[in-house]
Amino acid sequence: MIQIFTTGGTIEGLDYVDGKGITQSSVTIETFLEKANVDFEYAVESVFKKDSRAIDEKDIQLLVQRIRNANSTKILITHGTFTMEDTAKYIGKLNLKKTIVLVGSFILGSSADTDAPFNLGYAISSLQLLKPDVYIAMNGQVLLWNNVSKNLETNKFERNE
Ligand SMILES: NC(=O)C[C@H](N)C(=O)O
Repeated sequence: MIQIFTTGGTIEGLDYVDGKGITQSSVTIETFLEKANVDFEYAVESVFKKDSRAIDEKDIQLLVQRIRNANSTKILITHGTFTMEDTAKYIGKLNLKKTIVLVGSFILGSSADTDAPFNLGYAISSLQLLKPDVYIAMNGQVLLWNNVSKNLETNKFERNE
């Protein structure tokens, strides 16, 4: 069984508009999975719904608690890209002995040309094959929590070396 924890970000169609805060959208991770007609067991639970720049220590602790309490050893976390790397590092250091993959999108999940379905499919496939640890699956790559950086110029996650 794959446990999916959602936390907000562009992948859920949340857009941050300067001065106006977060705009809401009707896009959900469930919608993407239903559209893809997937045939594996999963459960989706929203932990919080934030632009990742607004995630604080309390939010992360809540997320960690949910991961610890989950029966599943395969965890997918959907997350905004701005601070995905920080959350991956925080969780990675805890050595939770589960396979945990973080994924997001660069283009709004509610937009027709979004990268969300591709990224989700890639991340879920990786999650099923990877050994326990914490990873970021973005740009068609799997990156380990302690060897990943986001390149703000290319909008890609990359290995540090
Ligand atoms: N691409 C993104 O997900 C950026 C986003 N606004 C965030 O929550 O980090």
